Amino acid sequence: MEEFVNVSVRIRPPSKEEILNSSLKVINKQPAILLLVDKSQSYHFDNVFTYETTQKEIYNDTVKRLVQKVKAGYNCTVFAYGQTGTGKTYTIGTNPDIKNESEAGLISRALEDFFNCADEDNEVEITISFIEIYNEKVFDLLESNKPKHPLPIKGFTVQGFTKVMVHNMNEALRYLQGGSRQRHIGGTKQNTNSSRSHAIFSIHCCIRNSEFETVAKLNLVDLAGSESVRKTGNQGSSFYEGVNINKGLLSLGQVMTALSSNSGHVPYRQSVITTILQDSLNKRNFISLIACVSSNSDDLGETLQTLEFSNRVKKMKNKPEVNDFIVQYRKDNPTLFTNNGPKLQTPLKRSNGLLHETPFKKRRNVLPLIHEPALSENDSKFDISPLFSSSMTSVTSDHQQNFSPVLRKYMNQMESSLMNKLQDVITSTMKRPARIKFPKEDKENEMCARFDKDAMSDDDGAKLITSGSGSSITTESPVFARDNPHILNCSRTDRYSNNNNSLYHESSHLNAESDTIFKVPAPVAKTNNLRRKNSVQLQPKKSCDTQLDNTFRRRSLRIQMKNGEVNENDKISAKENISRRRSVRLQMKKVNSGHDDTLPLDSPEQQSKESTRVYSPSLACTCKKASRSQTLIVSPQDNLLTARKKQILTILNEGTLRQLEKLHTVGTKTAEKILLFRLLKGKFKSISDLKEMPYWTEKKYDKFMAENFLRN
Ligand SMILES: Nc1ncnc2c1ncn2[C@@H]1O[C@H](COP(=O)(O)OP(=O)(O)OP(=O)(O)O)[C@@H](O)[C@H]1O
Repeated sequence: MEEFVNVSVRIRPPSKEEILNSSLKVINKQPAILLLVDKSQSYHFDNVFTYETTQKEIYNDTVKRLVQKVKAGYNCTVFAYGQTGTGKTYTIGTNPDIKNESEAGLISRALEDFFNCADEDNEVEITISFIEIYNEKVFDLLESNKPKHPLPIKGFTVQGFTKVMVHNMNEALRYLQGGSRQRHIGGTKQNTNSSRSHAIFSIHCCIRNSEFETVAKLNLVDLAGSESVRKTGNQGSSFYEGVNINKGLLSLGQVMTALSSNSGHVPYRQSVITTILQDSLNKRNFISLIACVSSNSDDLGETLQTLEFSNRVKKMKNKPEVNDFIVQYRKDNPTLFTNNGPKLQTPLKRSNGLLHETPFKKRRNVLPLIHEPALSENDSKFDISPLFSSSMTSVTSDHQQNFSPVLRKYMNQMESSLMNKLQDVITSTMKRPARIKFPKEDKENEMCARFDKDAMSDDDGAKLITSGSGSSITTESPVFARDNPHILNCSRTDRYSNNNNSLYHESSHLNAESDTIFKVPAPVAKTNNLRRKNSVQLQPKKSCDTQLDNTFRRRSLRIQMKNGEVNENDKISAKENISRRRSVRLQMKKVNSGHDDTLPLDSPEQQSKESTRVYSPSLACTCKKASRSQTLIVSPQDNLLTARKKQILTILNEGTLRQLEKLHTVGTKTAEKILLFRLLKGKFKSISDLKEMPYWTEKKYDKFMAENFLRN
């Protein structure tokens, strides 16, 4: 079985005394078992390297296979961890003074392998970066300017460090050596050339050929050595450095513990090293740890601590993910990716010299640059099923969290760009009077449409208007109710129906040419249960006085309960306030209902006035957020069903994830699928295009049509 986390131990070359009095004993090589003699404790690792093991062998057993993984698109990280002076720098290869080629560390050997994979078919671009974390600050080791300023960190990303494109080994080694010389180094009792910082050398590799393109990176991390102040004898600034080094290593240990114990919270932010390695210290990467130890019995405490740390890392169960799922998809579907089709952009600019950029930001840019494929008419059967195939199980999972991070990023960016577009549309719509038009003569429209307040937005406000040859309705939520497709319900206003059961009666048009006066038939008696919050007040059953009295009684009771006794002044002011509010509402009601105070209640004129309801636009606009409403346009030649279909099509083509979710039978998973489908295939030409979506059965489509009232 492939190991995603590889842990090796390297024992520093011992002195003569150490050989005689070694605290470590390798009792088996394969599988590697290391015995801590004094403690009679054994540890199992993937490899144990003794002082006889050469640099090349270590590279072959640890990093060589990671280079292959990087080429395949996986991010990989190698750490050298251990006590000071145990050979971490030597192993990783950030030592600027190597004497011969056999001493070359992991970095130069990996670079060589990357360069070697360039051939006629594969174009390789190698970019390197080299940073160090000294006293919890990040410094750019490829920046030659002095004095150096610490680099800012935004989120989990270091900003503005140098990335250099290198074209051959010599060039790369020059940068490696130059950067290594710039590291903070100090002498301690244990190591005359002790690294006082954690160094991260990153090799970003982009491989491109006619079929695919992969972009991934290999981080090689030379951690500063854990040290005890007692042994190093550090004082002053060295002591302060030691404290920061140990702080970083301690938080690294905590992160590893959290990852190996599957803890919900991983404390990345506790130190700079764990913050900026957040994208490498997780379960989506291949990780290789080389624990450097000393076999000196004086160092037993540190060795034990290093072995315990390594043991924790060994428990991590990683599940690496390829950097770009599109890479695989593109490979599987070469015909779909024509020159006009989706194309991954390399994150590396083809320019010479230094690039100042943020690698992670750059990587983010890789994804949105997948353009919609230019579809010809013949391409209408665009098959995206591979995206949902078993090899991409994360895409099919229920919850977005289960998606690969790349896909999540991709979807979020897609959604936010759609949101921006939608906002523009909404803003421009707000400037025009929006409406739905219902043909006057169309008897099919002997139904009431209901604008569900839940759909699209929870804004208030809807108005009924007549315009020209038809009636118009403006609402922000033009979605039919589930319960009765034959009832038109204006969001949070009332339903209307004339005596002929016709929604709009010609005689009800006060001014057929006007957009400013709106008139609809009076409500039928069965509307009591339809009254909602914010609706225009209709026919209170009780007399106004009785209601006032009741309200006043309740209010006085509250006052009584509050104060223990009723204050007469409170009573009066409460009564005044209530009656004032009440009179405003009654006035509004009278205006709306066409009630005329000057006429007797039972007079024919009064009744005829009340048989129609007149809304002034100003009144309609007082509805909260009315100006933000959207429009469903029903042109004279359309019937309501056609308008509804057009509207749903618009939502399918332009709606955000949230808006799609609000369609009946569309949950998060389906909404995401629709978004992806739309992005890859292009806009829906008709609602029936939904049937082309993977796993959309005829039955599901029928249910969608029925529940969204798209059937006759
Ligand atoms: N396997 C090895 N073979 C030969 N020399 C070694 C080996 N390991 C370490 N050394 C030598 O030991 C010395 C200390 O090693 P190195 O600087 O790599 O330790 P370190 O763990 O990085 O220490 P620190 O954490 O203090 O930086 C160096 O001179 C290095 O050349």
